[in-house]
Amino acid sequence: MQHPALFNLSLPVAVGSDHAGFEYKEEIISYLEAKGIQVKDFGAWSKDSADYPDYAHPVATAVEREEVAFGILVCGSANGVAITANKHQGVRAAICWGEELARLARGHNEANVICIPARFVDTAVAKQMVDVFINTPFEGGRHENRVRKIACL
Ligand SMILES: O=C(CO)[C@H](O)[C@H](O)[C@H](O)COP(=O)(O)O
Repeated sequence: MQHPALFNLSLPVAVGSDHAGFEYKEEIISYLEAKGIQVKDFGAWSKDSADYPDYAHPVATAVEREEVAFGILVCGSANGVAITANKHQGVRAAICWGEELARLARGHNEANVICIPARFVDTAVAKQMVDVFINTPFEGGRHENRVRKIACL
């Protein structure tokens, strides 16, 4: 099984949140666009109370269909968006709350969606984690078979 080392950033990055993650999502979008990275925003569109599956499913579908480079999901704890996204075939959504976790999610788990808990990390950490997620290649090797087995139901 051949894996590309890094994400194909000629594709857009899919981004979604619920109300709890809305402000973080907006900040992450500005951050990525300032770097020249194209973003596809799947909502939410305001801080009004919203249901995270309504945004996590479309982001995960775009990842599943390989229409986007990878996904970024933000909610209060990150649990809801991660649980939802991981229902999708081929999606490996990882909850990250620090740079090292973002590095491990890519290097060991070949995660293709990063789930950020807005109520537990500040925006600076969120943006650093996104940078690490983008710039860390999957290590392959001993992790190759483990990642392959995830899909073997
Ligand atoms: O993961 C979540 C739910 O499992 C998220 O943290 C939601 O953002 C959170 O539940 C929203 O809570 P609220 O009290 O409705 O703002």
